[in-house]
Amino acid sequence: MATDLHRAVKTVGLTRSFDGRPVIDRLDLTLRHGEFTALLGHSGCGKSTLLRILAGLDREISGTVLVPKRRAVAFQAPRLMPWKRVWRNVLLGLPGRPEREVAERALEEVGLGHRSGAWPKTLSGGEAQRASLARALVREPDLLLLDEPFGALDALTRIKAQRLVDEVWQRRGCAVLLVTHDVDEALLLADRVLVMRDGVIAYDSPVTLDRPRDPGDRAFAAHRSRLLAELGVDEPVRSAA
Ligand SMILES: Nc1ncnc2c1ncn2[C@@H]1O[C@H](COP(=O)(O)OP(=O)(O)OP(=O)(O)O)[C@@H](O)[C@H]1O
Repeated sequence: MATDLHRAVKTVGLTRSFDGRPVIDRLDLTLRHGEFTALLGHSGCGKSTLLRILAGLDREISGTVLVPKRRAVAFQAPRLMPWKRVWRNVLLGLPGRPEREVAERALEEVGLGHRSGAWPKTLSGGEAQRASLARALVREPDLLLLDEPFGALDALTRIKAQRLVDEVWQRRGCAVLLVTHDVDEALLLADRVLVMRDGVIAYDSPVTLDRPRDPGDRAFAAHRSRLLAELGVDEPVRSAA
């Protein structure tokens, strides 16, 4: 971890091009320790590319990227190895020879302790996603990168998964960067929302709503309107009845 105690991530002039076209174009970004940040933006604007760079999965960049050593990523698809039991999936890639108990503690944290010995194909979509989160948490991350982790879940499972991420974040106090297309999800969970456009962070705003948050209240609606306007999306007309 770098010397600055107040930030978990810093990029300066970060650029990533594909076929000569910059998708990320001299992007400057600082994320503070323990901050929950949501990243939005139109499809193809470079959100996943940025996340992959911060995760260390893409190094074809120019500019500066400072990130904590302890970082972990979970994707929309849980990416579990079908030939390994759940607990072995959780430990995958960890250095040393960690005990099953280490995996089980992380699985318990996400409410999946009872499925530790199961095969991935026997898990529901929500369970597989929680296993994927356990695999991230077992790394004790200072920075947790989440790329649309709830995107493929049904509405009810999604609400439960959002609550779980909220609890984990509150308990662990790690910085979280969540990529999402869902404005309400961003405003439910995050301290800060970013919108990416033309390769840079075009909008950066704190979310000044008390927790727990209620999508039905007026302050939430005001935040939603601002963010939708920033994204260039018209709000649905709400009936007064
Ligand atoms: N490996 C690659 N080779 C070529 N082009 C790529 C590659 N990865 C991403 N791109 C391009 O970079 C741009 C940004 O992609 P990225 O996946 O980061 O967008 P995104 O904002 O995450 O999109 P979505 O919201 O649809 O997931 C897109 O135009 C995409 O086609």
